[in-house]
Amino acid sequence: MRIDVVTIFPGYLAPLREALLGRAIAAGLIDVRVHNLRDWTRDVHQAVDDAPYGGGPGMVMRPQVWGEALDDVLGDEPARLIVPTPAGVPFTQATARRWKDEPRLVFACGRYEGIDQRVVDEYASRMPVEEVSIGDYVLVGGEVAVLVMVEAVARLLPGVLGNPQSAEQDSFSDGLLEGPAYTRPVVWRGREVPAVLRSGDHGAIARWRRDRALERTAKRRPDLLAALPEDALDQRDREF
Ligand SMILES: O=C(OCc1ccccc1)c1cn[nH]c1
Repeated sequence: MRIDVVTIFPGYLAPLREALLGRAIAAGLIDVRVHNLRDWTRDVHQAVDDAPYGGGPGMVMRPQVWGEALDDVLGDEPARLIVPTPAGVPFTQATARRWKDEPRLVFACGRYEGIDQRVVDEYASRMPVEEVSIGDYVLVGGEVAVLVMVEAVARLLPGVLGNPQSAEQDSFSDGLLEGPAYTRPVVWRGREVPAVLRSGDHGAIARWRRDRALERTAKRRPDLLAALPEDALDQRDREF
């Protein structure tokens, strides 16, 4: 997979070069290129924003600069353009699973009040464009959202994670939150690991884990429980 990121703060994407992701990039599993939007400005002040039509607070990112940058970065290689914004469609594990087979993702990082809408409209006429939110809060720019999304997608790519099993069994893969996890020592500050986990009874362990996942999901994310398909919960599950 090739990933391009266009931003006025390229340094914000440095963490992509670290650790697991850094190794995947070094191994050529992912080709990540970060571009500075200001390289496509023509004025001495390298202006990328201007006052909003219709008034109101803040500034809007100018369409011309984005158009020149995206035309250049996109070239002729087809891609999916992703624009992080609080006003976007929620990014979920399902989104990450959908994107993991894409040959190329291009991320446009907005700042200020966002990017002139005509940029999205223009590129949506010739390629898939998604305005996506990573959560209901407002960041200063899209860069952190890109770090989140790139990590969520990259970890699903073959070879990126040491243990592919964990990608499949992580939270949300069965629609429930992950339950509690434990490791050595068996007693820590007087707190003991639940005995069932050390029983060797794999049926009981699986049942206990599902019960904890149901309990946690019912308590923290009743919306996920409600969204489960009809046949996902058996009679016993419904006790939570
Ligand atoms: O703040 C975000 O993106 C940066 C951004 C983009 C456009 C205008 C303002 C801020 C964001 C929050 N959830 N998902 C994305």
